[in-house]
Amino acid sequence: MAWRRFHLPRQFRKDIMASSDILRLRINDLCKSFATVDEPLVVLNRLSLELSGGDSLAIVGPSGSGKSTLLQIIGTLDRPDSGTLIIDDTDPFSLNDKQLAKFRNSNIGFIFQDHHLLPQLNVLQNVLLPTIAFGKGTDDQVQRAHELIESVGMTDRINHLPSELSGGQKERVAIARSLVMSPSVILADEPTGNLDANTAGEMTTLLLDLQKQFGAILIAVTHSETLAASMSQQRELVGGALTGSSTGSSTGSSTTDQ
Ligand SMILES: Nc1ncnc2c1ncn2[C@@H]1O[C@H](COP(=O)(O)OP(=O)(O)OP(=O)(O)O)[C@@H](O)[C@H]1O
Repeated sequence: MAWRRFHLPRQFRKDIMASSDILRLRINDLCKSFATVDEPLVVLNRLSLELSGGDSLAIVGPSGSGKSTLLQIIGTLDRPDSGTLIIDDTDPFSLNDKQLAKFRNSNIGFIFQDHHLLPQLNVLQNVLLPTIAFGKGTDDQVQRAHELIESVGMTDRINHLPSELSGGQKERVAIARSLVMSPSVILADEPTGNLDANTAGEMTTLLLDLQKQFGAILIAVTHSETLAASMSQQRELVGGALTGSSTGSSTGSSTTDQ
């Protein structure tokens, strides 16, 4: 299915350009352990990382190394035992639960391997979901949802339910939904894991193209070497920290692991 290059409406472009000047994600000395019947299982051990708007980072590593745990913490869905996470000058873990939920909704877009589309909602309603989480979506947001759906090539399926879509089409909807709030950070957990090689390649191109236009930070956990190679940086999570150096970053951001 063809998709059209998405051009942001003027008012969104202005907002994003203004905010991308200061967009930063900083993680310092993050630690996370889980209790077990024996001693605590240390999953993240003084992990540090710094990214800027426009960066895309692939996190790879063996099964059980803590990739999803790290993504959950960056997504503010779980809390670290110690260490700091700063997104756009905000420490989300200093917020109360209601403020944190609003912060997450406004600043972080999620893409999951199994898409997490609500089965009873059509394509447009699924894309609009983040806009109605804390009230009624604005006209601008509805317009934006239509633009995004067009950009991912799903306008002719706008009234279809997820059960009527292929895996690749569901992925397109999930990408559109992740961007509808103009997030600072897009988090993707195995975004191409359930797709065939051709569709995975198309989705990777689409996601990276939109992420760059938005000036957002993209962090993807993946076992796919192809997806990892497409990102501006690749880091491996081993022994609770990110190893390896940044490669090919065009934005000059740095990583600062211990
Ligand atoms: N809520 C939890 N309670 C206890 N242990 C947990 C919990 N969540 C994760 N773990 C453990 O933490 C470790 C890291 O898990 P995580 O899911 O982050 O790894 P991963 O690198 O994403 O693995 P995979 O590539 O297989 O998805 C694993 O040993 C896992 O069993």
